[in-house]
Amino acid sequence: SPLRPRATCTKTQVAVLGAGVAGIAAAEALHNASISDFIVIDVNDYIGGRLHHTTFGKNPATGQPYTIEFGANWVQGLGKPGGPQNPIWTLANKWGLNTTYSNYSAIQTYDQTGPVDYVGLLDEYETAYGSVEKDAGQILTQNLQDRTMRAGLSFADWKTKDNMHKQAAEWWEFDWEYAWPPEQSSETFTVINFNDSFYQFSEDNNLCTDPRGFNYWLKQEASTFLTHNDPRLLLSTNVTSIDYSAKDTVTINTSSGTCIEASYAIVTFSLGVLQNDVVSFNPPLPAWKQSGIDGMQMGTYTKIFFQFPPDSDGKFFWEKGANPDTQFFLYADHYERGYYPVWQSLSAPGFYPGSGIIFVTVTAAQAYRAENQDDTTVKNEALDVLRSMFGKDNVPGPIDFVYPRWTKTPWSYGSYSNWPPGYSLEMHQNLRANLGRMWFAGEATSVSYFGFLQGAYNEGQYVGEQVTQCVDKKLFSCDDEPHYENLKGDTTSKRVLQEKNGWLVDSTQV
Ligand SMILES: Cc1cc2nc3c(=O)[nH]c(=O)nc-3n(C[C@H](O)[C@H](O)[C@H](O)COP(=O)(O)OP(=O)(O)OC[C@H]3O[C@@H](n4cnc5c(N)ncnc54)[C@H](O)[C@@H]3O)c2cc1C
Repeated sequence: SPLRPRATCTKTQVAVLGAGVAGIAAAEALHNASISDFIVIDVNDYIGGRLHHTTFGKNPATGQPYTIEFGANWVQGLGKPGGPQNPIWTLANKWGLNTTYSNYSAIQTYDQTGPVDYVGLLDEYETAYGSVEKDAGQILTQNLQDRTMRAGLSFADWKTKDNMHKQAAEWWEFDWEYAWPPEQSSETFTVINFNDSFYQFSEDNNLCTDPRGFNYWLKQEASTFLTHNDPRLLLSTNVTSIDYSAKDTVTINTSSGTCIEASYAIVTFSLGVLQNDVVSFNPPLPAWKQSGIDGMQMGTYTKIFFQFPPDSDGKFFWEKGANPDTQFFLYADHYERGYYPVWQSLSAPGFYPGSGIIFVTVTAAQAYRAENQDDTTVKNEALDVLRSMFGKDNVPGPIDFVYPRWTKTPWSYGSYSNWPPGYSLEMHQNLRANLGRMWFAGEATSVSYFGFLQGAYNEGQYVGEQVTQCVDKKLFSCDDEPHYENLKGDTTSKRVLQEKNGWLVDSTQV
């Protein structure tokens, strides 16, 4: 009933909204500080959020389906001996997750005429990117104006013009990571983001092919402080509104009419959820917060999976005439940039050998297109691409086919965030800052690692620790994060590059 008295709300000290990486990291920080009075809430029936897998196809040897990852797939930037380690890599190892090194040199290139060797263009791009890095360093250290990655690349003399091979090479190097094209990405913050994972940790990426799913490590980590059937974990619970109008409590309402009254709330919903008004806030978010949310950019990265039968010789069509270790097949379409561009074999050694599974990734406009089309249309388009790459008569009909629709998933609305040009550290801090007792964390609030699992983890842990201090001090309200009502366009001065603005890693030093 709408007249349900407040007294019936479940009461808790901290409500953690979301059981993805950020939410679990926040809850673990509370637990580590001996705060046990918290509740973790998620609309899904599992722990993991965008660490999200499904079963697919059939293992010809066992008859069992394979596990494939609809969401995050790689640990990106592992760590050097003696150097800092990506916390996700540390946890993946702690829980014995199955991963395999992705060898980005094990690539073959194609266009609509079949195999064509333009691998050399990848080196050319990387040389140009080296200049972009120096350029971004200048922008950062001299507090100059940020610009688009496209402008940066152009200044470094990387111009794709109408060369579709170059566009495919650029897609492989850039869009495949950031899920947006260079013109829609900040030069400076792209370089910061790349530095902090791939130079601070390492340039290596390991792909998870664990039958238990990539979120296995997170579930295991959660099980160190949440018992089986723990009443503090409310799965399948849909948050519809958050009332933060009271001085000393935040009230969380769910679609089943239940409510939770907490001293503090940690909101870890994705940027896409926040941008699309899935959850209503009372009072409505102030302009500075709303513009921080609207200014960051949610991407879409869609993996489209096929399982194919082997030929009579037991091999799969992409394995013929290719080095057997080839992991990637890059396609340059004649007309459209990013049209079914990167094909990745899970049949390769170390992944699911013999599986006949190959998947293609699309991003941004091409991902929206694919997600708006029906399965059959997408399957046929992609099969046409495969047939132009490998020969019209060599590609049989698939045994199985599936892809997720991240743009339409109401608990995510997109895949992961990207830093747009002209979005300053102060604007981002407005996305990140708390509103009284309501705090925010997630991959998108991370300056160093936006878009990555380590971003979600670090931010969850950080906010968990901040809230711990609030609870410990039993303060009415603890130290607020700074926010900026008047944005001055000062992007990178020393005044701005501070820990309080989420500048937790000095990217100029890594
Ligand atoms: C396709 C794809 C590929 C990716 N690839 C990689 C990769 O290879 N490597 C990498 O490091 N990162 C990758 N990422 C990014 C990575 O998955 C994210 O950075 C990370 O999982 C985000 O964690 P989070 O806790 O911030 O958010 P989430 O995982 O989104 O957690 C938020 C939780 O809130 C819940 N929620 C949302 N709305 C509501 C509501 N109204 N009520 C209740 N609960 C709600 C959701 O169910 C979710 O569980 C990828 C992401 C995607 C989608």
